[in-house]
Amino acid sequence: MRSLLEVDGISVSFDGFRAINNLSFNIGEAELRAVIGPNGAGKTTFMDIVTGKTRPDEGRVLWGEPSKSLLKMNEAQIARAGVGRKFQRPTVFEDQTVAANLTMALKANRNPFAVLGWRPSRGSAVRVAELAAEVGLADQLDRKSGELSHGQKQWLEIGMLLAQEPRLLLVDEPAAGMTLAEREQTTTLLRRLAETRAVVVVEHDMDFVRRLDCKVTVLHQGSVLAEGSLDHVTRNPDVIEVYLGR
Ligand SMILES: Nc1ncnc2c1ncn2[C@@H]1O[C@H](COP(=O)(O)OP(=O)(O)OP(=O)(O)O)[C@@H](O)[C@H]1O
Repeated sequence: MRSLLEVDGISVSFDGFRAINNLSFNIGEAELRAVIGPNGAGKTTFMDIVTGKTRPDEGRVLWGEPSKSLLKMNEAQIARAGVGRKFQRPTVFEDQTVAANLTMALKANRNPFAVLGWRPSRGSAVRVAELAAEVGLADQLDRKSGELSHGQKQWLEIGMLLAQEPRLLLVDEPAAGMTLAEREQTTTLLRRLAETRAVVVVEHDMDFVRRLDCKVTVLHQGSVLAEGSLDHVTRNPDVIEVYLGR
């Protein structure tokens, strides 16, 4: 499988503390990957590096084919290149409808000059309906986002990210605060999204990770401790000691 993102030997220190330590990570163009690890393992810092928020002291971060260095781009350029990030807390406009939130996300996808003259068109209404359907909100288009359940807000935000047509989606702890039914729908959604793009899910909830049914990367002290199927990594004595056995 061709790699979409190739992270090679990155390290970063904060005040002399090595938060990321010679970390390497590859993901293919249509692949779902779970990233797990104890608190402070470097999961957030890893995503910060991929999105350009934090610069590594060493290493390479290569993107696409022919590959380009993400380290030469700023956060906005990386987002435009196709890296979308979903933070743990949903950040939707609560007093706007689901349709209005998705329409705004489509608008944000235009370049600054196109936005000047941009008006919602029939084409954009069709796209908004498609995005809503993709994240299971087809029957919620006219509802105020503030009235949605926590899980539905998370799906709406994923829909807003999809408006930007990302090739890689980074999703931070989606299961937190969701009901069991919402979690099940979210694993189905993430698995479907990963059929046509790369999706990295950082998650602590092991039942959720099991349902994702994908390759798992275990981080510890800023490095990859183990990688493989969930069964493979959960049998690894080092993983049991630093993460599961506590
Ligand atoms: N800006 C910063 N300045 C100083 N230390 C930092 C900074 N960012 C992260 N760290 C440290 O780097 C380490 C890795 O943090 P990070 O947030 O990436 O871990 P994590 O795996 O995401 O943890 P959690 O599961 O708790 O979210 C931690 O020890 C953290 O305190």
